Amino acid sequence: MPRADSRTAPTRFAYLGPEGTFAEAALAVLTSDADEPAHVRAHVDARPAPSVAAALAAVRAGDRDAALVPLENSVEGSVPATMDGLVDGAPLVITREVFLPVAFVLAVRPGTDAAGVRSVASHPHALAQCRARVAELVPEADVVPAGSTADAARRVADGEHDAAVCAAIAAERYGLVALATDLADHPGAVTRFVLVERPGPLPAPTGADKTTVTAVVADRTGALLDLLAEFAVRGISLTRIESRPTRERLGVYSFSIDCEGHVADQRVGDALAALHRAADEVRFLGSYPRADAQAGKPVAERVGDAAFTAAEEWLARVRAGTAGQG
Ligand SMILES: O=C(O)C(=O)C[C@]1(C(=O)O)C=C[C@@H](O)C=C1
Repeated sequence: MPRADSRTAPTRFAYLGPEGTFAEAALAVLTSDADEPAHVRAHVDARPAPSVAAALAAVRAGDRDAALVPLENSVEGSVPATMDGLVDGAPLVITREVFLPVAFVLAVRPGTDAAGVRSVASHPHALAQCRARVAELVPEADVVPAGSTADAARRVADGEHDAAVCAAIAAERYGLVALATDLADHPGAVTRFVLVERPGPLPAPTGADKTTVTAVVADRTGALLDLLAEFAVRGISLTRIESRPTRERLGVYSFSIDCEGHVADQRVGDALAALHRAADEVRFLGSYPRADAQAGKPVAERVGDAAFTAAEEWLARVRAGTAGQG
């Protein structure tokens, strides 16, 4: 998918590190895309960050052009550190998305057998995806959270833990061997990563886009229905919606929404403007090309851009006193 926007393509990237994470693999998919500008492919400067928060902070501070961070997983759901990191602090926008199939191994130092594994470390999302298999393979082991799957592998290599749930590539990178492969309880898991940049010119509409927005609504009857109605009446399909606590008080939620279309599309822009009226707080988190390049659900004629243009022209005529019908 070509990067069809007018902003300068980023070359200085941050990703959830250390080397060997799925985030690094996802970044490699994105930057090796044959459609990326040659100068990006030639000058990729990718630097690992110790956490999602640190990767986003490096972009906010201008030390990095863009961060590649996990947003959601097909088995375990959203990644809270990313969800919250995008809404706390200075505005950031998503400019690309990447879907990466994830498969895990149980990595140990050479010579360790299952009986010798007393602790298993990994990213909480990875541990959650392999819970049953890990319990079956090493039932006595303590399960310990790590900053990432590769961080866990590095800690095993350092002798801090006995096993890591990580990518095969991380096991290799840190001199470990796989005690078991295909560890996931649900094979075929996919993680969705997003590239996040400081606000600037938006990626140009491609005809197969997604828009991400968060909206905070107060605790009142029908508030969520009001938000959803703004999309439904304009024929806009949502591809994800979930609530996160605002962390201010119980009962006030932030809804994180992905919808089909680009803010430059009349119906999507109109829906976001209506959301601004309906919600207490709205944060635009980007319009960007869909990784699958699928055009999404067909748009009904009555909510197509042509219908909006015709309606605006009609209203202008009414206001000018030149027509009342059309
Ligand atoms: O730890 C990594 O390797 C990551 O890139 C993070 C992450 C996640 O946050 O979900 C990414 C994919 C896997 O689902 C497990 C961990």
